[in-house]
Amino acid sequence: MHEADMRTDRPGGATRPAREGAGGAPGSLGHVVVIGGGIAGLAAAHRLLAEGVRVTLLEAGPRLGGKLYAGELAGARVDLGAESMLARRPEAVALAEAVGLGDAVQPPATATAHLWTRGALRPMPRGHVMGVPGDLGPLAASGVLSAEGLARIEAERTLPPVEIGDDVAVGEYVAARLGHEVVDRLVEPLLGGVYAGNAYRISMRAAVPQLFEAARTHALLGDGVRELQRRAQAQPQQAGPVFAGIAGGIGRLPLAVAEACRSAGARIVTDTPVREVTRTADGWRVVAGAEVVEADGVVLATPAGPAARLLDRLAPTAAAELRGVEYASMALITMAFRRSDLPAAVSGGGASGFLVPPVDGRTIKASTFSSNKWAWAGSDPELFLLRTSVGRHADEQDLKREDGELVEVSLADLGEAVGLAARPVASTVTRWDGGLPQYPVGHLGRVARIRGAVAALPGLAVCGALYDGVGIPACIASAGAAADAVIASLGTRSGTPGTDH
Ligand SMILES: Cc1c2[nH]c(c1CCC(=O)O)Cc1[nH]c(c(CCC(=O)O)c1C)Cc1[nH]c(c(CCC(=O)O)c1C)Cc1[nH]c(c(C)c1CCC(=O)O)C2
Repeated sequence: MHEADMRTDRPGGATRPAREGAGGAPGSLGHVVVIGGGIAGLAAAHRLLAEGVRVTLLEAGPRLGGKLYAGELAGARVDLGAESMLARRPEAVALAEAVGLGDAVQPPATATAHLWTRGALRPMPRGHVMGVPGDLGPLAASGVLSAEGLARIEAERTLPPVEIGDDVAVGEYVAARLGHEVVDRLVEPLLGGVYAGNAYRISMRAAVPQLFEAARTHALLGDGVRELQRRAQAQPQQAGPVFAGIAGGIGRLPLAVAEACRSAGARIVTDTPVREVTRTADGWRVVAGAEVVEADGVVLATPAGPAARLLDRLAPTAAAELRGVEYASMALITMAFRRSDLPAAVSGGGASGFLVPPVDGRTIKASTFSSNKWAWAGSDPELFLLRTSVGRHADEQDLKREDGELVEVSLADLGEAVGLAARPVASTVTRWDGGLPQYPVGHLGRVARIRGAVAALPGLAVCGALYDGVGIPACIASAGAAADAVIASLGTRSGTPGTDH
């Protein structure tokens, strides 16, 4: 173990001993540097500490939390980044509970999403898998598709089956089977509401694996979707809502995880970009400005760009693959209104928000009515918070606009969509440049090659949104796996204390 690292006390407090974990005495397994202070890096640190590993976390920027960012507008708390997390997977809710936010976890007050398309706000039809319909009844009733679009879906029966191959773009395959309209008006906006990406590029296998499987095993895609729906219905009702929020903002989660990590003895520093990671005779050296930290392991929890730079010499194959990962940029325009100024279509409480098919040529791609969607954001009887989003992968022209202009185009679109005519009492624009990694066709192969190259470096592991899913639970799961891989390598090193349990 290295004692030569530059451990310093937490600001304003005495060093507390690391929590006694499954690994035995605090730090007995060794010392690991986590690079990146987004939710993945923080979750990795949390897991390492629980196992008795000593942790230093280095974040390049001034703020912890990455895409999870709690802010304030007109005196109200509001999320300026991710504002929801999947609750059907256990990882995010479990982490929130572990760091003392269990009581703050709450389901959406309304989850009734809409589509603004073909000149009207229409409720999202039920009975689809990521926009691919099994049942045409609700889709027809929603008015989202034209009569021709509906007829084209039914015409799949007349098409010969096609081989799906190793992977295919969701939009390409669905359009070939069911026509372009269902892709452009349903699949595209829904995928945009997850990846801010383009349906004609996104990998079906990586982004909608259940649909890929259904398509692979059925001559007709429609039959595959209906089979998926039958199976879902036959399963015992999964308890609880699909999504969850946190009172005060999802942005509280990374800050609470950081606090828990500090309490367990972690050293967490911001404004400290890592320049270099090198192997030493018996471990790792991490160089960040004046900081030189010796460690027994490293978890790399950064986006692809910084990860590629740090892996250039260590794992050139991984670095080259990482350089190929593309990101979508977007801006979130968050606005506070006087509730009484708003039309019932907004303040009536019935809608969580809406998505906008890019094919309709509007500027905004989505709007979330935060004060409807979350009880915690809707408790003020006078104030109403909502946001719009602008920009998606390879469609970033509108992001060149100034903040004030983004507010104006948002208001113009909201005026047409829901008859909103009020001016906001406050607004803020949050730019997420390179915010969301894209999962194009071949993504799974790329990730496998990165992981393969990294696996040749015991003690080093990677995690984050670019690998196994862009959602919060997926990031936490990848962090857990990275932490476990590093812990396993610490346990197998000869002469390492802590291998005897
Ligand atoms: C990363 C992510 C997002 N959204 C989601 C994830 C992954 C979560 C996970 O797997 O853990 C989850 C999501 N969001 C949406 C779906 C589809 C749901 C369905 O099948 O009906 C799913 C599965 C629609 C949506 N997604 C969104 C809406 C509009 C707001 C609303 O009505 O709630 C809908 C219907 C909003 C959204 N959500 C997201 C973006 C980029 C946007 C647009 C901009 C913004 O407002 O932030 C990101």
